[in-house]
Amino acid sequence: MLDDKDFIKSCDVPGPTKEAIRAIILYKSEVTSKDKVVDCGCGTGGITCEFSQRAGEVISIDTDPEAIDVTSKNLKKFGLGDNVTLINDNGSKALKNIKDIDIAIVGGSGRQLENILDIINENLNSKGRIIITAILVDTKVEAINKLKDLGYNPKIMEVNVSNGRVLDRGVLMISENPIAIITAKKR
Ligand SMILES: C[S@@+](CC[C@H](N)C(=O)[O-])C[C@H]1O[C@@H](n2cnc3c(N)ncnc32)[C@H](O)[C@@H]1O
Repeated sequence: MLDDKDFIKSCDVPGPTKEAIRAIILYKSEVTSKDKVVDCGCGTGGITCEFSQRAGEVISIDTDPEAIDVTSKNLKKFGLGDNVTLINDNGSKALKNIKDIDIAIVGGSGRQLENILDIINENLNSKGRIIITAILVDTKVEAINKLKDLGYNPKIMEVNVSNGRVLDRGVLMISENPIAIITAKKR
């Protein structure tokens, strides 16, 4: 796993998704070296960099050109990126052209989650997996309801991680923001 502190960050681009969350996403995705992965809302590239090391192909999309730039810089910093295509566009547009997807990760959707999930559902192959990360309660509910409407059996895991900082007089636990990881498989 890559270390959170090693990522290049930007005050205008959210991320990276924290290491413990990336680890759960990787585990849940059941990624193999043959998989085609899309990362919709790649932000700083936290998810993109991890999947670049493990998947066959990664296509990363973000509406924000600065996010694409930071993701590109992080891939370069970690010596990755040969199998990554970066697209500066809205996921609702770019995803239409990406067929036969094995793993679709949605880390940002900008109020277009339902539309994006419709397109992913259309282009996901028969063994495909969908993973959505959500901080807002509303996004969690929207994701679950939409996946149910599309015929999936979604699972949701709310993750609360605290990391210890070792001080002279003891260990201080510092909590990260809770985040939901919503997963679904084609069936
Ligand atoms: C929370 S960040 C993702 C963090 C990322 N997983 C990481 O590890 O750095 C969400 C990103 O989604 C992008 N975004 C929001 N709506 C989008 C959409 N409709 N299509 C593509 N990207 C979108 C935002 O610009 C932002 O960079």
